[in-house]
Amino acid sequence: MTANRAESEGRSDATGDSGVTSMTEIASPRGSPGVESPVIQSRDLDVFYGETQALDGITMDIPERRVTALIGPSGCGKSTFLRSINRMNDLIDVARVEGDLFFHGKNVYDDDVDPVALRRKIGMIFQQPNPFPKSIFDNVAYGLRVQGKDDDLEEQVRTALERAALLEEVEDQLDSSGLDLSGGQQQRLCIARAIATDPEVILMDEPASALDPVATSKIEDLVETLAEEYTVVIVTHNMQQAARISDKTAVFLTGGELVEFDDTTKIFENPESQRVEDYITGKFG
Ligand SMILES: Nc1ncnc2c1ncn2[C@@H]1O[C@H](COP(=O)(O)OP(=O)(O)OP(=O)(O)O)[C@@H](O)[C@H]1O
Repeated sequence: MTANRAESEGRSDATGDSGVTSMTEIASPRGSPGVESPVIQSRDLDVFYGETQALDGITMDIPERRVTALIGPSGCGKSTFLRSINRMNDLIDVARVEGDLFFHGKNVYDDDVDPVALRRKIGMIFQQPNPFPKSIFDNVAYGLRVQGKDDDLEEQVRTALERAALLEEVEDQLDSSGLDLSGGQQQRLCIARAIATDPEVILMDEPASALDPVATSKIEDLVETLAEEYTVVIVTHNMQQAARISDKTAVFLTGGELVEFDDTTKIFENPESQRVEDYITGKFG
């Protein structure tokens, strides 16, 4: 279905090296109203783990340079959807994807897409900060060195640390281990590492859930700033956090269904769906 649909929609699959760099439009009538510059578009996306269906027919457009929050009760498929965007589910043996997931109009599940190159464009931040057991400098420089982008390395590392709102706190200790930083600093170091290689999209899977309130607040401020340059998609269990920092909110409910996707203010103030209202007001979940 995937390739045929792409052809029938008349999309160009011309791409750069990574296979994910073309900018074409999906001529689908069923996108998300109100999303004018979608970077990521899922169409009827199903994900299975063996016999278990984790996502059921997800169709959604994710806007460029905005924060999109994914919320919903435990087990409803938020992380699965996030991982399907940069093909992290490929690393799970039993995971199987059906339907389409487009990045700039190119289906990321096409055979000619290199998942490693895709993940350079679509970086990921996890719940637990996971710096390498290396210096702060080497953590941020790692991806740049791997890609051979090591001209002006020091400048690039400092810029990434600054964008991740960490430079001021660590500029005198760039040779110290990243593991010696606090949890919140480690998470910002991971964000610096992710943005050093200049991705377009940053996926965040509950990035503040292991942090104290002060560190959480710094991450929240940072997420809003990052959206000036990057497209951010964030999974959070914390509805207040979603309401504070996101522009769009997608509500997933049990069964891996996307029940409502809209402007965050609309979702929290006047949702269309009774089930969403019940979830938002704490009647379940
Ligand atoms: N690696 C896996 N193998 C098998 N089943 C999995 C795997 N990962 C997730 N699942 C199942 O897929 C469904 C969706 O899980 P997922 O982690 O995406 O939900 P979630 O909404 O992110 O949950 P939480 O909020 O608890 O993190 C659940 O039923 C879960 O048990």
